[in-house]
Amino acid sequence: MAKFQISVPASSANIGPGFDVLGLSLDYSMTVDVETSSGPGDFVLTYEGDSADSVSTKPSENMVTQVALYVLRCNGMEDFPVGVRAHVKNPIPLGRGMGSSASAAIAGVMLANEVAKLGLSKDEMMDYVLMLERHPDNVMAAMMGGLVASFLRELSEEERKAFEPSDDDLLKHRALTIPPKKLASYFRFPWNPDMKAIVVIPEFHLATSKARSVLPQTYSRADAIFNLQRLVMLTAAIGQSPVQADVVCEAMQDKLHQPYRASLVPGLTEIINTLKPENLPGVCGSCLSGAGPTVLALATANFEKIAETMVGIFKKNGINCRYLVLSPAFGGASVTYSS
Ligand SMILES: Nc1ncnc2c1ncn2[C@@H]1O[C@H](COP(=O)(O)OP(=O)(O)OP(=O)(O)O)[C@@H](O)[C@H]1O
Ligand SMILES: N[C@@H](CCO)C(=O)O
Repeated sequence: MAKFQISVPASSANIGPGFDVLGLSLDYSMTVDVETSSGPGDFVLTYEGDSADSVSTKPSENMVTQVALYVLRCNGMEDFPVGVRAHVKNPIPLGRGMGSSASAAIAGVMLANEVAKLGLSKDEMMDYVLMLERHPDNVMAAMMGGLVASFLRELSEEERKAFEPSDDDLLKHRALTIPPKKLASYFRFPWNPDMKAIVVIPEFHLATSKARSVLPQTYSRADAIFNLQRLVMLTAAIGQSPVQADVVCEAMQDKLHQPYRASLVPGLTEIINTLKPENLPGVCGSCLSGAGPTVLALATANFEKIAETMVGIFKKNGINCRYLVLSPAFGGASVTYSS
């Protein structure tokens, strides 16, 4: 018998120009308290937190347990090898751009790793996670912690086939697909210790699939260069102390996803245009958080005033929100044993 807690932070992807590249883990975590029996038994799942009325607690339907079952299957097990009681506490809002699905996928892989004693490292667990979240930005930040950039390596023809099944194939239809190895590389950037993330969370949902469906297939050279220039500047400027707020603010501009998603998030453009250091001291820029609708601002002071300004702009657009002032979760995802 063992007792342990899995903790996985929320995350904000993109941070402006880093579309599908950059992610920031946030100290706002989902936890799974697990108790295993010494022999085979049932899996009992309970859930509290965001969307508790719609999240299934049937192990065959819940994303955390579906992911765990997928990992077990890849390692020769059709079911959990021991009895499990697991309680999920999840404050991360679902479908709002704070990486809820990334956290759930990581929690599922960690659950399988611990219960079946697979002994996988974080890097090895990421291969399974990436089969479910194909863009590495949220998942890499949530797993490793901090401000993280990552990319997937080029795949061989054979590996590409292994990467083809959708998450529905893997989770609902239980396709046995072992992930290619060492799929992603990552790098963590320095972070100015005074810098905090203000996340303003609208009360409506926006599925990532919908927010991706409005994006174009191709981009102009000018727009690609615009983002490349800002992305490199942003990753260097964000860790400086004292911070050059005007440089970070300009470096958070984007032409690859935000202009196309603005119509799905009324108020986004006005927030980005208003949150400039010359208008609001302390602010270092703002962006859509992940696929939205949450909007994130970076700031080193005046957090409440900046948050209220963002909430006010959303309100003018008929959208109610709440806000949080968060620091990065530098440690990323973790497992702690209590006995
Ligand atoms: N803790 C959880 N338990 C079960 N299912 C979850 C959990 N968290 C997320 N999900 C599933 O993930 C879906 C949300 O994923 P989606 O990618 O649309 O949004 P997000 O991950 O919150 O946002 P983003 O990727 O933009 O940061 C939910 O509708 C639900 O199916
Ligand atoms: N990079 C992703 C993050 C959301 O999962 C997007 O913006 O679509």
